[in-house]
Amino acid sequence: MLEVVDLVKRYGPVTALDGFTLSVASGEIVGLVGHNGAGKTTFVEIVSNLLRQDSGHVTIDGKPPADVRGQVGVAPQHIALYPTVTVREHLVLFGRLGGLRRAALDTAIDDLAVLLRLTDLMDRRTGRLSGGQQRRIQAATALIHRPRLMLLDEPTAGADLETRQAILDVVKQRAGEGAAVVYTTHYLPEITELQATIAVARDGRVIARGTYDELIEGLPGEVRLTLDNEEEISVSTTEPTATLIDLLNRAERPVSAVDLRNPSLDDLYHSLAARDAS
Ligand SMILES: Nc1ncnc2c1ncn2[C@@H]1O[C@H](COP(=O)(O)OP(=O)(O)OP(=O)(O)O)[C@@H](O)[C@H]1O
Repeated sequence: MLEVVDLVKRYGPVTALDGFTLSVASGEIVGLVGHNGAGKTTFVEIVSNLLRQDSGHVTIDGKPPADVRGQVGVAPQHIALYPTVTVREHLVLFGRLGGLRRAALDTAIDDLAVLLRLTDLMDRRTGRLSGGQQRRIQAATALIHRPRLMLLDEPTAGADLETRQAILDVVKQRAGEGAAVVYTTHYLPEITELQATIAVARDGRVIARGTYDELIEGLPGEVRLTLDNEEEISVSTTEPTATLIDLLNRAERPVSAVDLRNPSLDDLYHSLAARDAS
């Protein structure tokens, strides 16, 4: 559905994208992850036709981004709403831009207001709303016209648990209906919740692509015991339960706390860096 091949984008001496290649199928959610500055936002801006690449190709259903504007929904990383405009007016505006009219527009607004818990906010100006409420509205503006491709750049940044869950639920629902989704995040639990495949960006290119099982399963997590004298024992392991039992059996003092940490995105980045260094 989305085909991105060998994108290059330079800002003066900075190479933001350096051969960025990624394919996303209809119904697939790709969790796009990577350190700050890896090029994720630049990629999103080019695919959403806000920025032009220096070289490389982007096609959405076989067409360039400029020809499919109504079929793409974008939630930029930074809140981009009109502060003096109400929530309902935003949804009307973005719905119309996406090609919805009359009854179809009204139904889309009502449905999304319920899903993203905006019903009580509809006549409020967005500039007066909380950060989490603005996040939900921003997501709604990206989804209102049921785009075939959704580009969501850290859509839950700064959101509370309820807002995060509402956004994740509607993204999953839309992917279930066949939308292709690129979901930029720094949180591994969001990727597991979305059952997304993973693309890891580094230095302007995708350096690893696969399922959760292929990339994360098998990486070491951490088991940490705190003894009653405050001493800490920490072990990196791929077998957390067996390691925990072993440590508990061997502990020479009473244990006051146990902490099991599953593999994180940082563990993935470290393992990819070690792979490339060897
Ligand atoms: N308008 C710009 N002018 C100059 N350099 C830029 C511009 N936009 C991005 N860059 C640079 O391009 C590189 C990629 O930035 P980008 O914002 O795409 O990364 P990112 O992966 O989205 O990072 P983050 O996780 O922090 O959002 C960085 O080195 C950044 O400083």
